[in-house]
Amino acid sequence: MTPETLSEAPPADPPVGQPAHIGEYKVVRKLGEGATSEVFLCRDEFHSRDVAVKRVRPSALRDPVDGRYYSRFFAAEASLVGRLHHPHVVQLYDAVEGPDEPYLVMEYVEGTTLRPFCRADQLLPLELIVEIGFKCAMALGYVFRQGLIHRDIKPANILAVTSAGQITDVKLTDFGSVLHLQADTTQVHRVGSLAYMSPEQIDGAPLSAQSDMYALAAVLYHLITGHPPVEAQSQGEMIQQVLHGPVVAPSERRQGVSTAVDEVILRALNKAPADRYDHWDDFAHALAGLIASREVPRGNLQAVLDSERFSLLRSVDFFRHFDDVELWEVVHQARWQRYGFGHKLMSRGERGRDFHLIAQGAVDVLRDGQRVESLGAGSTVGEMAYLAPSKEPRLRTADVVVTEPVTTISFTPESLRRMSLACRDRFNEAFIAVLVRRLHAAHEALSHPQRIL
Ligand SMILES: Nc1ncnc2c1ncn2[C@@H]1O[C@H](COP(=O)(O)OP(=O)(O)OP(=O)(O)O)[C@@H](O)[C@H]1O
Repeated sequence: MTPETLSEAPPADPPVGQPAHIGEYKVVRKLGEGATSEVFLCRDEFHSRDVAVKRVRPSALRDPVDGRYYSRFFAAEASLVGRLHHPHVVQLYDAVEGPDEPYLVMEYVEGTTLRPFCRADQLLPLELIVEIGFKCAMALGYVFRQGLIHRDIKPANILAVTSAGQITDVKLTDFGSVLHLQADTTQVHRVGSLAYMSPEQIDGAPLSAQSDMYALAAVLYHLITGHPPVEAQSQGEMIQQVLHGPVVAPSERRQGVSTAVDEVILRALNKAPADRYDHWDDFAHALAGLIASREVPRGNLQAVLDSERFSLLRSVDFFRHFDDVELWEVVHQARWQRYGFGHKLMSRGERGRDFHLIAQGAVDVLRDGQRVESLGAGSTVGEMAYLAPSKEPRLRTADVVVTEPVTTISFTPESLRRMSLACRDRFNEAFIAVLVRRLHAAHEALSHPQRIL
């Protein structure tokens, strides 16, 4: 991370060569540059948000040899504007094709790329790398389901969101080399970076989900060990290495890496696509499994990792109909808490507006000291605050006491309102299912009173 990318104060006058505006966007400062383009932090006054604007250098477009490729890269990315909505994919807001300086407007990610963390002296903790792998695998699974292959997964194309110097999230970017599986009849060869490129991509053979999978595994390998999986002195030798060379197990290059980690990474790095994971979900779950089974040390990251939260929610019936993107929204919006045996989650007569979902463990619902219900994983408590909202916090009508250590996720009516409409629809559907079950149980209890004894 360069100090420049994290500096808050905008300069008084734009530095020489830095534009004051790009289109309608006011330039705050330059964020970085690639081979063909410059990226600026800009202000989108209309939407009151910061954006990153990537402007292709006119000289690149005029390049007599590669200029038409650069135009194609821009067009490829522009074709995705508004198409990809995933928390771990940088969102493309707009593409403006001016006569000489086309630019892309995208979500601004405060942080850095993963490139600095490939250096042997700046390696990240293992659990964070596996967590990054999990998020990227889920995101690339989403991209693949949209009929796309990224084709240029490399550390420089994964942005790390940082907060107080710590990586808190990751987002895939730079879809300039994207392949549309349904539409592209010809493939532009030689796109991608050799160190991370799959053998079939180097060979010009047909690509599949397994090609990006190889590239992601190569990135993870680099992050774990400080070396790409294959290295060579010349481009020709590099190609031979990618196609036929052996890969040293990560555990031989970094202390503390278990053979279980080796297995997952090396499987995704197999030369033949058929020997890698069959589906993105399989790769993602193998990575999450390393954390769940404590195959990677927890180090300093004591908090529950997002991948664990995601996997936990996936196992809860309440979220059965939520797709991955909606589930990530829940991971990020909910307040996660753990309580031990005997903790009073709610007290009768107390005022409260939030509702809880039991993700793990069990609670008893008590009225006048009498247990009226035992609730386990997937149950909701206090949801009337959301279903029948009022300005005043509601009075709780029962006590809720923990009987088996619980993980709860809770929401306020406001946090639910901040979610996308699609996500709120899913909540409403899930609540209807809960209410129907409760009505049915109440009906049964009324018709057969002895059953509740
Ligand atoms: N959405 C964004 N938010 C914040 N910073 C960004 C964003 N996109 C790019 N950057 C910064 O701008 C730099 C240049 O990005 P760009 O995608 O042009 O470069 P690259 O991938 O390194 O190069 P190339 O275009 O040669 O592949 C990045 O390294 C990153 O620091």
